[in-house]
Amino acid sequence: MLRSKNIFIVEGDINDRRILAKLFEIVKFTHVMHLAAQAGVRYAMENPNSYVHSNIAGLVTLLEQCKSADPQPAIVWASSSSVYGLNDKVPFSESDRTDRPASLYAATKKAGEEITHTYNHIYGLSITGLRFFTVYGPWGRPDMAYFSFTRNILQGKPITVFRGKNGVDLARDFTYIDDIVKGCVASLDTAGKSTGSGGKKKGRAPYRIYNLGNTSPVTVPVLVGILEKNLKIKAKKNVVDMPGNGDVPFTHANISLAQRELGYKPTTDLPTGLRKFVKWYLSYYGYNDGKGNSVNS
Ligand SMILES: NC(=O)c1ccc[n+]([C@@H]2O[C@H](COP(=O)([O-])OP(=O)(O)OC[C@H]3O[C@@H](n4cnc5c(N)ncnc54)[C@H](O)[C@@H]3O)[C@@H](O)[C@H]2O)c1
Ligand SMILES: O=C(O)[C@H]1O[C@H](OP(=O)(O)OP(=O)(O)OC[C@H]2O[C@@H](n3ccc(=O)[nH]c3=O)[C@H](O)[C@@H]2O)[C@H](O)[C@@H](O)[C@H]1O
Repeated sequence: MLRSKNIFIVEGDINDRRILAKLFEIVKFTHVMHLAAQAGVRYAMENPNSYVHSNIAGLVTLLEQCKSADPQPAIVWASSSSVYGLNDKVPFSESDRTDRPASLYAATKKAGEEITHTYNHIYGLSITGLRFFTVYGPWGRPDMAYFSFTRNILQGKPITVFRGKNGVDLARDFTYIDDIVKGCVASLDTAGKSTGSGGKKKGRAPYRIYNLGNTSPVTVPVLVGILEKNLKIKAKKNVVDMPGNGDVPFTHANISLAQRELGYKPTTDLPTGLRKFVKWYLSYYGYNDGKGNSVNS
């Protein structure tokens, strides 16, 4: 079905130079949208090397391939709101400090921003880094809070809600997937060309960084309340102090740069987006009938 739409899937590790070389030999890519990464803030404490493998070594392998391709593609890639780390100036703007990461995940994304800058500077690659803010929606990541909370609430299992310093609720600028996709497509459409390196260099290639957020942070307890309403089930909540696991107290995007240069304008608020997510979840996984049985709806 995908093939009839000219979509081809090749599975492999971005560290595999042979696969990348073969792909670039077959197709003259004009644009590369690079989303592959080891994601997740807290898992970095369990498996740090997987972050170095995918987010640093894998990124460099991909850039090496792109730099020597003819034509050189423009690259749009996923950085992360986590690069703002301990920044407490709100809302977070692209010009704010990003040199105080709170997790290894954030540090590898920040490293990615520096590494892509080098490839832009030396090899004239057109680079756009997108700082996504806590993306949610259908087909999302099962390890993320909104997703695992939904699963646990439906199964009658407790959920753990982290609480910040002095009992302050944690908050995130949750951003719906369709809005993120529009920001990605707009970034590809406006990427500008790579310009090559050395004697072949034809002027400076663009190097851009944009926040893609929702500009409207919501606390985690409010997120839980919206899920409870949609699922019509009261959650069993364990509220605990935020462990020192890489989490930051809040995120809040200033999106005026993306608005101006990409025409980015998020249109889905959290209640609407979570309603769509829960509808998808129930149709995909079915629901629990209260006797421990999963029923497909
Ligand atoms: N979901 C969010 O809230 C969020 C927020 C900020 C940034 N991001 C970034 O957006 C991108 C997509 O995130 P997602 O939430 O869809 O995560 P995801 O885990 O669903 O998708 C990442 C994909 O990359 C693949 N991958 C990992 N290492 C690889 C490697 N070495 N070679 C090939 N493939 C590899 C994984 O198998 C996975 O399919 C990631 O770069 C992530 O860091 C996500
Ligand atoms: O924007 C990003 O750059 C990042 O977004 C996402 O990270 P986070 O914002 O941490 O999302 P997520 O895990 O859903 O936790 C949401 C909230 O629930 C709290 N949380 C979490 C788990 C839990 O059991 N309890 C809890 O209270 C938790 O403390 C937090 O306050 C991506 O996963 C990550 O890949 C990265 O790219």
